[in-house]
Amino acid sequence: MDQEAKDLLMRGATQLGVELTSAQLGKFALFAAELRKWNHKINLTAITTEREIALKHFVDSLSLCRAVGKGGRLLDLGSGGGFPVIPFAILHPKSEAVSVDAVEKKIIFQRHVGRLLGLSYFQAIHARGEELAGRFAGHFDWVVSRAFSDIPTFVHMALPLLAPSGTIIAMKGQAGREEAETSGPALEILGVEIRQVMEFPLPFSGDKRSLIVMGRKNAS
Ligand SMILES: C[S@@+](CC[C@H](N)C(=O)[O-])C[C@H]1O[C@@H](n2cnc3c(N)ncnc32)[C@H](O)[C@@H]1O
Repeated sequence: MDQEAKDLLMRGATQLGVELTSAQLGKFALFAAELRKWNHKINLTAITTEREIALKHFVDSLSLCRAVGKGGRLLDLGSGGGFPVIPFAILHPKSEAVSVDAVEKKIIFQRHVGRLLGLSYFQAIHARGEELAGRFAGHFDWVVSRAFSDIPTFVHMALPLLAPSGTIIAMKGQAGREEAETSGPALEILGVEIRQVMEFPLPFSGDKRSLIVMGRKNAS
């Protein structure tokens, strides 16, 4: 990453309440370099400039920390090129971070990045989210997704994998609150409640983002 992209990432993270160490910044720079290199061969992302990667992938992913302050066992469903799970793993290197995607080449890329960055508690699994319940039933403190599916589909997939008092977070854009409201009846059937809708502008771009924070009704 060039200096401008590094500065944007540092300052963007600070605006989200995250102070990155120089070691963490170095890991983000390595991740960006591999993302750009691999993107020439396999289609991982349409976001390709260093500036865009810093803002639209890294800072955007770090906005998850507004809800997930302290780490814990985290699952990212439909993680693609590793978002938001790899930024989370860089920030919380001692937290178990599991990444799942149905497309194998994306998982091979993520495993490569995990090894390169020394993320010992990170694992990337090639599977469909629906197939994980046997292996990880009730396991995760946090099940998250970004740009994955509609809220009820995501929650339906996340529930069997969630610890009894765990939290589900859908990372959404401007229309997040409206989608959360229209999902109410479907969530009711699943026994899930919306605990909070966090809305905020992304640093620099001002683009609207929202975190839909949910959990089991009987757990709160
Ligand atoms: C639009 S991409 C978003 C990737 C990443 N979360 C991001 O924000 O950059 C959605 C990803 O979900 C994956 N996916 C779709 N359905 C899935 C399923 N049932 N189980 C696992 N992965 C799935 C796709 O392969 C794709 O990589």
